[in-house]
Amino acid sequence: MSSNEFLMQVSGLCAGYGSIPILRQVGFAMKAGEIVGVLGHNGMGKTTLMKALVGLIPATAGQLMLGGRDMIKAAPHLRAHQGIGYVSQGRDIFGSLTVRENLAIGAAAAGLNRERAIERAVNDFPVLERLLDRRGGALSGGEQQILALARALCGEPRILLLDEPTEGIQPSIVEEIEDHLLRLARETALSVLVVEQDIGFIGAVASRVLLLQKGEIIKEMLPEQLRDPDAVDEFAGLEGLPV
Ligand SMILES: Nc1ncnc2c1ncn2[C@@H]1O[C@H](COP(=O)(O)OP(=O)(O)OP(=O)(O)O)[C@@H](O)[C@H]1O
Repeated sequence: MSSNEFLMQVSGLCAGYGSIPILRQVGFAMKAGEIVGVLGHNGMGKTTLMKALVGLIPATAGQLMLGGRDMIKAAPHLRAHQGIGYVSQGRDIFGSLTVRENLAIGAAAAGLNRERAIERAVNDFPVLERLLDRRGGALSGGEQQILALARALCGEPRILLLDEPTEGIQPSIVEEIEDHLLRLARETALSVLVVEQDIGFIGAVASRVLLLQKGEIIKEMLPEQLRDPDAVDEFAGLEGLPV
C-alpha cells in the first residue's frame, strides 16, 4: 500500500512530562473510514498518546504525517485545521454555557456557520434538541458525552480522537455512540482513534486494536481476538468479550 493511502501516519513518537518519558517510539497509521481502538492498563500512556497527537504536550521525537505534512511541531489549532478533532476524557464541556452555546463555540473554532452547525448536531443527535437551552453542567454524563462529540464534529474533522467516551455513561447512550461512529465512518469516511476500557464497545466499533504497554505499542489485535480472555488480560488487564 502506498503511504498516500493513509490519512494519518505516526512514527517514532516519543513524548512525556518534563523529563519523564512516557511514549516510546509509537508508530501506526490510519486510513480514511477506519476505527482503531487503543487498549492498555491504567497509566500505560493512552491519554498521553492522545494529547501528543492533538499537540497538547510536545513530542520529543517522531513524526505525525497529516495531509502530506509533518505536523508534529504544529500548534493544536493547526492540527485541527488539518482535520484532527478531539474529545478529552473529561469532555471539557463549558458547564455554565448552554448546549447551544457550547455547539456555537465548536462551530466558531472551526470557522463554520453557527446555525448550520447546530442544525447538523441536532440532526446527528436528536437527543440534543430538547437540551439546547439547558446548561452544559446540568446534563447527565451521557448527555455531556453526546454534546462533546457533537461539538467536536462541528469542526468537521477527518480524524476524531476519543478518550474513553463510554466512561460513566448508561448503556443506551453507549449504543447510540457506537451506531453513530459506525455510520460516520461508513458514510463520511471519518477515521476514529478511540481509547477505551469498555472492551465490548471496542469490539463493536473497532476494526483493529492497538495494545499499549509502558508507552509502547506492543501488539495489534483484531476485534475477534478480544474474545480470548488470556490475551486481553495479559496485555490490557481487562476481561475479554464473552465467548
Ligand atoms: N501531567 C502529568 N505529569 C506527570 N506525569 C503524568 C502526567 N499525566 C500523566 N502522567 C503519567 O504518565 C503516565 C501515563 O499516563 P496516561 O494518563 O497517559 O495513562 P492512561 O493509559 O491514559 O491511563 P488511564 O487509563 O488511567 O487514564 C502515568 O504514569 C501517569 O502517572
